[in-house]
Amino acid sequence: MRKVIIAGNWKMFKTRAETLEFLQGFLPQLDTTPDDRDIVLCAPFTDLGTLSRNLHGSRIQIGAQNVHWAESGAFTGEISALMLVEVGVRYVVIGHSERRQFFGETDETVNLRLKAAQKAGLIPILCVGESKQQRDAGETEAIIFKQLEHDLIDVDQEHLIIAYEPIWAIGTGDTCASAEANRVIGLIRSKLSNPDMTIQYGGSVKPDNINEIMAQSEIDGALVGGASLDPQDFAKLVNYKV
Ligand SMILES: O=C[C@H](O)COP(=O)(O)O
Repeated sequence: MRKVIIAGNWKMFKTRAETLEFLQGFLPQLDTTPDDRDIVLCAPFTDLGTLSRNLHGSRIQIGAQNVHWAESGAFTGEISALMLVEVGVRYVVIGHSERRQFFGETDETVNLRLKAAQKAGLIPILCVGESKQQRDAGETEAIIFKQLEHDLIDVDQEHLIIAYEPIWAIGTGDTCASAEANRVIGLIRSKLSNPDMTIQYGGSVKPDNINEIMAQSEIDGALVGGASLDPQDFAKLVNYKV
């Protein structure tokens, strides 16, 4: 049985005060959320301690948005897996397209981060996906297979989540058609040694399309940016119905 995970990726949004305000609005709405799904909030580093202190005993699990591969060292501005574990982090987003695009992330560094995260007991959420130009050129499958081939070298597929995030659908309102997302995720699954891996879809997931996305046979959850920032919207997402 594949685990369903709805994860919010707050990106570089929310101060400590805003995080507390979010929880105040969101937590009461979890009372009726079915327990067949896990909920994760991937927050900026500065919010992780606040989440940890305020979510103790809650069903929400905490995620970070990046991690360095070294255990410690002279790496100004970086954070280690152990530091994340220590503040109660369980998941970490790795290889998000924004990191690949703006911060020089490569398949090689993604692979290093994945292995370091797993070694410390974190569950990585590995993001893969194609750009608009690559899709238009008919390269979607080739690009994703290349990412998987390099990113997953010596990575434990039992403790891993993959998020398929077509870059052109991120933050654009231009959601990938759910049948197409299902097709690509099916292809991703066919390349894995663990066919029961949770594979999420990400890219303009909103309250008005979550039910259709979650009704797809290959899709095991969502990685949500914009709509995870609002407590009412995120509550609607975690309360999806199929
Ligand atoms: O990690 C989340 C994705 O980048 C999706 O962002 P979005 O829901 O704002 O399109």
